[in-house]
Amino acid sequence: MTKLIDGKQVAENLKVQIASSVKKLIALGITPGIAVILVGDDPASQIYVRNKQRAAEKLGIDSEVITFPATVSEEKILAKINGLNANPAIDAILVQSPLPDHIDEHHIQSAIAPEKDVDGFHAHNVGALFANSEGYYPMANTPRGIMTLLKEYVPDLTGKNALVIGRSILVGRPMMAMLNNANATVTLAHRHTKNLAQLVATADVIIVAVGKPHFLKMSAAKADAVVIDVGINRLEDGQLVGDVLDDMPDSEQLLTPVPGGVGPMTIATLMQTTIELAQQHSIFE
Ligand SMILES: Nc1nc2c(c(=O)[nH]1)N[C@@H](CN(C=O)c1ccc(C(=O)N[C@@H](CCC(=O)O)C(=O)O)cc1)CN2
Repeated sequence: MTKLIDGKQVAENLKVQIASSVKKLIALGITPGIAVILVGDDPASQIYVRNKQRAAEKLGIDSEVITFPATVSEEKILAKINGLNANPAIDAILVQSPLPDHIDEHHIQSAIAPEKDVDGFHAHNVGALFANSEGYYPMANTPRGIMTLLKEYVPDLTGKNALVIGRSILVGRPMMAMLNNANATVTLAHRHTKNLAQLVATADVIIVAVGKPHFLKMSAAKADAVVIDVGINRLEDGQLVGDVLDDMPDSEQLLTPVPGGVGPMTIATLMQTTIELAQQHSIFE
């Protein structure tokens, strides 16, 4: 098998550091708190939210899950967010994506106070990321978790050719900015990209976030490529597969597995961002 990048282990190491930071905060009388809003009954979202709550509990972070039926009005969600914005016990607010079609996701994300925007989706925080601003601001947790993973395996990204496939707000766009801020030469590919095979063949690092099972074959990438698979696709037989097919046994390439790669890093990084927001609030209280 291609060498696997152990996201589970890196996430566990990160959680040990987070637990120690939480202890220090609690000793100062500060208990970090996260509120997660879940709308509707999407089974995958329910699992992810439960996993977030469990991770928070284990680390000593207070968590509150607010559930709404799929038919809820935008106004009701906005009213809840306003309440959480004003609640000093809550450091971090997250609205689980995707939302039902009648809810404007951008409208909802924009209502979260930028200093409690644990997903880093608010335009204020997106702008800071794209400007590579100094000072603290929260960033999207999946790409940030990928940056933490990459640090373990590619400590210096300077001048590396990085290819990001998929331009979602959740992954592709912030990933492009983070890699750019780390001095990689970044290409953002999407459904209209014409020369994808050529871009894949020359990339040192490839991030695949398209949501299509086995979209990319490892044999299409360089012999020493590092490939990050963000896809989580459940096949009809129940099998969970990523966006990447590992058809290169014995190669020197590196690949994140699915499950056990990017997913655990997303949750651990969410906890990391939560305690950073609590630290920020304690400084500026
Ligand atoms: N508001 C947000 N919504 C969503 C985000 C997000 O970052 N913010 N990301 C995804 C879902 N997600 C977290 O919310 C997430 C997805 C997957 C995993 C994970 O640990 N996956 C496991 C496999 C789990 C399984 O069996 O299904 C793995 O890859 O090992 C964690 C978090 C969309 N929504």
